[in-house]
Amino acid sequence: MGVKAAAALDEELMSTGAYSIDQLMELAGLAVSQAMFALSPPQRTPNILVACGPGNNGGDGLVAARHLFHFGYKPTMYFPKQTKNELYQRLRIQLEHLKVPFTDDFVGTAVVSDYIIDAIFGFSFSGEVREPFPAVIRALAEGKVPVLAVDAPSSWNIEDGPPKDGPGKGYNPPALVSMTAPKPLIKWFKGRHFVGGRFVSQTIAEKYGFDVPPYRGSDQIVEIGSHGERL
Ligand SMILES: NC(=O)C1=CN([C@@H]2O[C@H](COP(=O)(O)OP(=O)(O)OC[C@H]3O[C@@H](n4cnc5c(N)ncnc54)[C@H](O)[C@@H]3O)[C@@H](O)[C@H]2O)[C@H](O)CC1
Ligand SMILES: [K+]
Repeated sequence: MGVKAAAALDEELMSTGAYSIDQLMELAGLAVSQAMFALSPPQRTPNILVACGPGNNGGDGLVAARHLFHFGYKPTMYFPKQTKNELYQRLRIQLEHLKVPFTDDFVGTAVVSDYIIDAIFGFSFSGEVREPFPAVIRALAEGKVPVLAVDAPSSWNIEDGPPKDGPGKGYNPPALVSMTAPKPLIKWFKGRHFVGGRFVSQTIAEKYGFDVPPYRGSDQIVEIGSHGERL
């Protein structure tokens, strides 16, 4: 599903589909937290650094962090571009009530973390990475800590994949959770791949040309192959 289709699908879910953005983001963030749990439980990797960008991808990260806390992880937030939007304020306050720390030092916190969640940019990323994110993307590309990327490895072009130069050069995270349906960039992805966003009807999926993922039981995620194939 390309950028235009992904944006149109979101619009449709929130207009004729009668969903609010809060609902979609809650389910998206829950899926991210379940993918993290499937990769590594809190007993093994308690310290999770959640990097959140200014848009809805970042919102998925804020929601995921709250669920991770309740699962027994110790999340730390990096959320340098906080919008005044009421939804983001509420998500931030919910984390503050749980005493989840916020840091300005991404690089320093990354080296003492067990896992990083990359919720910086999703399907609306375009162009060159702007401040303050180049150093963060560079640290993701060069760091040794495993990364779970939300919907896209941040700095990748949604259609054309990894950047050939700039801070994201060489960034290919070991895990990705695609939201609703994988984007074209998965052609270049090599790691473990989950799909989440369990709110799409058969009718909508058919309209946008993908299959509803084969979710099992109460799972909000299903693991698929790196390039979207069924395992
Ligand atoms: N249907 C679903 O599956 C849902 C997915 N969700 C998530 O929402 C994102 C898409 O969110 P959107 O707000 O459209 O955009 P992004 O978060 O990707 O980014 C926009 C944000 O980033 C800034 N920006 C863009 N390019 C750059 C750049 N080069 N440098 C710096 N900053 C940049 C831009 O200004 C905006 O502020 C999707 O991927 C899913 O993760 C929803 O949560 C629910 C439904
Ligand atoms: K991302």
